[in-house]
Amino acid sequence: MSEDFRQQALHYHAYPVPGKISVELSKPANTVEDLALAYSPGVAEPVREIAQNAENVYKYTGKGNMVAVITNGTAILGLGNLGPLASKPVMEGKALLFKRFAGLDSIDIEVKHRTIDEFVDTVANIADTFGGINLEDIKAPDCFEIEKRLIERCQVPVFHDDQHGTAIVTAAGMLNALELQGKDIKEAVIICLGAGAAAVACMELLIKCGAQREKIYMLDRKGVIHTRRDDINEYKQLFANNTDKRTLEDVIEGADIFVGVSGPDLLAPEALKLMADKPIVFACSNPDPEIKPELAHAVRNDLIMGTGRSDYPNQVNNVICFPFIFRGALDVRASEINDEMKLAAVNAIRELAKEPVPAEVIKAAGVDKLAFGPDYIIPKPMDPRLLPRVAKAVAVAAVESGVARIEMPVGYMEV
Ligand SMILES: NC(=O)C1=CN([C@@H]2O[C@H](COP(=O)(O)OP(=O)(O)OC[C@H]3O[C@@H](n4cnc5c(N)ncnc54)[C@H](OP(=O)(O)O)[C@@H]3O)[C@@H](O)[C@H]2O)C=CC1
Ligand SMILES: CC(=O)C(=O)O
Ligand SMILES: [Mg+2]
Repeated sequence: MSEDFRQQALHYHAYPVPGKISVELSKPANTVEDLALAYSPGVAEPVREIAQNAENVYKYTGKGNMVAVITNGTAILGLGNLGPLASKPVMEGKALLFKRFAGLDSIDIEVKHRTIDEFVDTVANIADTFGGINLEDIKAPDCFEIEKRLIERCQVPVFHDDQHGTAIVTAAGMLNALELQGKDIKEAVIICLGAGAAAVACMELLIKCGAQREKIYMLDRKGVIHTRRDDINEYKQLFANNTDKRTLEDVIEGADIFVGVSGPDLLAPEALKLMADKPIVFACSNPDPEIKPELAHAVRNDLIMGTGRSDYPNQVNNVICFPFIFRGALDVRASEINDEMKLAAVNAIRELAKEPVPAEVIKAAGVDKLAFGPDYIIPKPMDPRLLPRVAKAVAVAAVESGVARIEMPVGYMEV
């Protein structure tokens, strides 16, 4: 990152007021009459209504349009465990994206805790205040247990974005990239560098989309995860491969797909050269990918490449999912975000990339053209069609799979 860009980023966050989000009022509060309605005595009336019937909270408060972005700061992007406070700009960023792309109000909550129990108790005890809980940047393997326990305890949808948001976008982009490269997901040899939150969820969802578990090679800091290792947790165990291969260079030879959800600059151009013809590389680590696109394209001209960043083609980033999946889930008051809803999001995102792109999106992307192909396998986050398409597909899937608590609103997301 250049010094100039660093200064720009710091300036953006500091001015004209510190931070990226603020609270705004949705009702008038100017006159004595306004205040009598908003506060005492008028506020007592909705209080009584909600005390009589909890569902009235959706009628009289902002709960139904409010998502909490909650973290402990243990896996901030690819920067590692820098603690709750340092994670605040990222969490405010997620709140900004919820509002900008899906009109959802969102607040960031950074939790200091000693044990998993303490974190789970903290979140479970405040969950009813919100329409949904977006867990963010919590390291593996803690994230798996935390999410499972919160889903059991909370009445509102709980969704770990780094697992499922990333997996949904990766699957959507991957299915399109495979189609363009003329490859079948069932035959594809997949290398996954990283064995944490994003890695495990991405590979599980690719398997649901047709990938073969035994053709996946997952690696952590110690190398290939294989059946003779005795230092792997139960989640890595699911990907233990019965192989003598031990290093990235060993497994990448002849591979069709590389998914990087690990850290910066971990895929050397020499290793990329070893991949099969027409490879697909998703170097998703943020802010710095496993390999820079310019380095990758310098050694392969038959490649489809994605990164997590906004400033390269093919942004494989959970921003293309989380605002829209929560919009759909909240609008039918889904009790959870289940596999049917996740797969509906994959298909909606995937199919949108094949349609002609509106001029306003091309302009906002700062390019001359965008058309389904190697440099456009996935929609741009600012594509206004993502909201109606993904939210509707998700809401329909929630209703059809029986987790919606209200009927589909009449004319929902019709544009
Ligand atoms: N583009 C996107 O939308 C998203 C991208 N990401 C990116 O994915 C990365 C991981 O995030 P997340 O899964 O949440 O974090 P976790 O902490 O849960 O997992 C990190 C994983 O990366 C592995 N890893 C770290 N360094 C290396 C290395 N040098 N070689 C091999 N493996 C390594 C760790 O190995 P070990 O288990 O041995 O510690 C661990 O398995 C981050 O860079 C993040 O920015 C995450 C979510 C969304
Ligand atoms: C994009 C994101 O959520 C991450 O890199 O952690
Ligand atoms: Mg994240």
